[in-house]
Amino acid sequence: MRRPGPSLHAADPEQWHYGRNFDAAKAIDQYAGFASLVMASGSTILWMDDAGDGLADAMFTHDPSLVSDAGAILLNMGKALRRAEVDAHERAYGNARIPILGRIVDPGTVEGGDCVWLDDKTLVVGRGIRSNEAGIAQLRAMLSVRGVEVHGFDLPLWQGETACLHLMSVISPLDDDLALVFAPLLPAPFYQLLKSSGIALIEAPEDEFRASNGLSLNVLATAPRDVIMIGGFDATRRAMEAAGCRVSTFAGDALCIACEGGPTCLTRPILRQAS
Ligand SMILES: NC(=O)NCCC[C@H](N)C(=O)O
Repeated sequence: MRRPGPSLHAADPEQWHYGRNFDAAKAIDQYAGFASLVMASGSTILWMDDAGDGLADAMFTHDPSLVSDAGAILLNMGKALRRAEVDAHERAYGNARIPILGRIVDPGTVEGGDCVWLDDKTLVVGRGIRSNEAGIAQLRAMLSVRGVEVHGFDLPLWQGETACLHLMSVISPLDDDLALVFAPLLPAPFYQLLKSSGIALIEAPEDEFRASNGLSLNVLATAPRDVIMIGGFDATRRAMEAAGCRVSTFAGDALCIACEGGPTCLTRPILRQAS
């Protein structure tokens, strides 16, 4: 995880496509609330520093890399302003002695927010503005020799090419057999794959999804059915509780809704331990 600091303070909201509620000081405060929930979950956190490199989006550590059983994969960002984040991830993995399996290179682009592990042998990637076919083909070449099937599914354009729509904007896995989805924006073949894989789907209430710019659905599972979401979206919360989830919330209007990324985007999971 990377705690936001001077780079977020220096961010020009127009350049970064941050919304009306953007307020760096408030976002940094809200991040502390989020981080304390992740710490309370018992997760071990590897911290990266914002020492003023100007990379305001780098707090969204989900995106510049991906982790597989064979090592970390350094990705190649589709959003030009975020390209330099990948080298910082490479250094972080090196410091933690985590092996690196490979790197996505031009003309291929893949962002972590477009990648969803359905199980340990199936990776689904959303093909859209941020991740392209060349990048997905590179991922497939890296992973197929390790017995992993990589599926690429087209994403809709939704709010246009300057906005952030990842595959993880329309699905949050909550457990091996449970996910929260916004079905109207899911690639139809992905919806069918989820159903045929026996994954139960909770439909995110549409009014909250739209009011939150999609962030009501961005829910981080720190353990099976143990989840963290942005506060204020009670119908979504109740739908997850009805499916047996324990839900914690934090205030995220300035941090998440304004900067277009929620709790899943603010973390890059490295290792999940079997309970
Ligand atoms: N995985 C995610 O959906 N990440 C959110 C990234 C938000 C960031 N402002 C971006 O546009 O890339």
